[in-house]
Order: sequence, then structure tokens, then C-alpha cells
Amino acid sequence: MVMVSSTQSQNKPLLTCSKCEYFTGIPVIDLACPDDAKNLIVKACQEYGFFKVINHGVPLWLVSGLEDETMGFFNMSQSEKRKYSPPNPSGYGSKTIGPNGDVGWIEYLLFASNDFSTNSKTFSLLAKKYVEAVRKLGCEILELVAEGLKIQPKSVLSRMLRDEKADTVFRLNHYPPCPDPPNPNPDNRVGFGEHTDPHLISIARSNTTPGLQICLPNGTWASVPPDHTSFFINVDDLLQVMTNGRFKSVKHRVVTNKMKSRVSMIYFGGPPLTEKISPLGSLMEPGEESLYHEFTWFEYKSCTYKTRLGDDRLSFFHKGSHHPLV
Ligand SMILES: C=C1C[C@]23C[C@@]1(O)CC[C@H]2[C@@]12CC[C@H](O)[C@@](C)(C(=O)O1)[C@H]2[C@@H]3C(=O)O
Ligand SMILES: O=C(O)CCC(=O)C(=O)O
Ligand SMILES: [Fe+2]
Repeated sequence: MVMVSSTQSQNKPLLTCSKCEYFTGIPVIDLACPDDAKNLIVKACQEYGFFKVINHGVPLWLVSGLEDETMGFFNMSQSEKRKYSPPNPSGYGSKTIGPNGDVGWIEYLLFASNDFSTNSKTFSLLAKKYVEAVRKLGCEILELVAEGLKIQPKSVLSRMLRDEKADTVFRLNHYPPCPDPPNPNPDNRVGFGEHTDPHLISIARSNTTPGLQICLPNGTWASVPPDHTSFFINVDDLLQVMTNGRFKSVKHRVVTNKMKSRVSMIYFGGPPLTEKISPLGSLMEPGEESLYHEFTWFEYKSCTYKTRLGDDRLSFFHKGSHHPLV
């Protein structure tokens, strides 16, 4: 499989052909240094649509406590877990992803509201605290984005996550070890197929098992080195539109692991359903035209659920597109 590494001499990604080599070029943003962070975040969002944050302020006890509780859920019998399915819009899912025939080597819990009830009260309490903490982190990051882009007010993006009607999803994924691939073709050893996330921003944390890959600007897949103490941030589709294409909604996927199980916890930050989405006026250069038709988050979300995971949903909203979904 083609992987990517970087050399110290050039600091530019090079193609190599060894298996399981990590990409060493993921931007790392230290939130303890906000003056540097605002510019580095903008650069990372333009170049990769992806970066890692350290010194994020979310306590480790909360993160590992929720991971333990999550594994407590996934370790239950299939018949116990099935009591919480289907994941529509909230609940337990296994092997199928979304309503349109996508599959993966995965089981998961989806929460489409602030009600995180399962069999465990501790889980619900920790999930509530965790989502509050990562939403706050998302607001901080979006404010640094506004500062880095030199647009006012600095709450122009973060206000959408702060809104009491903010439409967020919280997802806990468990990828069991996949010892014998169902098909020897590595492309079929997929935990979560390639896609972009539809919201504004996704904030992900996983355990120490590798698996996440991002698609680089040159179209190659790069393996993200796991780091259970940090958060990985994705630019999502709405942020690409609101920056009129300056930021890239990152294509990503998860490959399976033969030996170890992987668990990830992802907060997807979205605006209220009625929010109208178009490029930020304060960012547009004189004479610059929007690349997209204006739409509401409700319209985009409805379109998302009519598509397959790997579809390019944003293309339906490009000016010039007359797609029937729009
Ligand atoms: C196949 C699908 C699953 C998904 C809804 C969709 O029709 C297309 C987008 C998918 C996605 C990807 C990011 C998030 O994991 C997710 C919750 C989302 O908002 O969009 C999933 C959806 C899902 O699993 O329901
Ligand atoms: O498990 C992961 O790290 C990523 C999963 C993902 O992309 C998603 O849930 O949308
Ligand atoms: Fe995703």
C-alpha cells in the first residue's frame, strides 16, 4: 500500500511503499500558544483540513473514564446491545453505516441529541461532561480560526456551536480486530469507508490503535499516528462552504487492525437546522463570487442522508450543479 512519510531535510511529504508507515507531517497545534495557534490552524485548514491539538484542557480522567464506560457497553452481549438499536437517529449500530447500504468492520453508538442514556448512568454522566468539554474546545478553535482569518466578530463561527439549538452528533466507534480479512484485497479491509464529515468541525479522540487515514492534497492516503492524549480536528463540509473553498473538508477513512481493537469518540459540531449556510461576507475579496448555492443546514443534512458514504455531497451545491437532490 502506498504510504507517505516526510524527510527532515525537506519537511515535505515523500511517497514510500512500506506498509504501516505513519505520516509525520500532521500539523500539531499547541493551544497553550494562541498567538501561534491562530495562524497555524488556518494554514492546516487550508493545506490538509486536518490537524492535531495538544494542551487542549480536556482532562484525561474524563477521556479515559468515558473510554472505559464505552468499552463496558461494547463488551456486553449482542442481544443486550441490540436493545439499543437501530441507530436512527440515536442508538446502537453494527456493520451497517447510514441508511444507504454502506458497511464497515465496526459497531457504534450514535447520539443525535443531548440525551446519552444507555444501561449505565456513569456513561451518560461522563458523555454529557465530555461533549460539553469538546464543544467548548470546538468554540475555542473556531475563534482562533476567525482571528487567524482576521474576520470579526471572533464569534462568527463559534456562535453556531454555542447556540442552544446547535445540531450536534456524538459518535462512539468500536473496530474489533479483523484477523482474517473477508477479502485479501486491502481496500476491502475497511473499518469506516472514505468520506468527508458534513458538519462544521469534527473533534476526534481514539485509543492507541492505528487505523485513521486522511487523503492528502496529492490524493494519497496517509496513516495518522495515534495519540490517545490529543484531539484530531477535521474541517467539515460546512466550513469549506463558509470559507468559500479556502478550507478543505478532509476526506478520511479507517482501516482495520489484525490484532488490536480500536475505539474512537467523535463530536460533530453543527449549527441549528435553520442556519443559512453561505460564505462569510467578511472573508470575501471584492468581486469574489460564492462557489456554492445558499442552503440551510437542514437541506444539507437531508441531502447527506440520501447519499452513500463516499459521495461528494458538496458537489450537489456547487454553482452550476442542477442535481435533483438540491
Ligand atoms: C452513509 C451515511 C452515514 C452518515 C449518513 C450517510 O448517509 C452519509 C454521511 C455519514 C456521516 C459521516 C460522518 C458522521 O459519522 C455521520 C454521523 C454524519 O453526520 O454523516 C455519518 C452518518 C451516519 O452514520 O448516520
Ligand atoms: O473512527 C475514526 O477515527 C473516524 C470515524 C469517522 O470518520 C466518523 O465516525 O465519521
Ligand atoms: Fe468521519
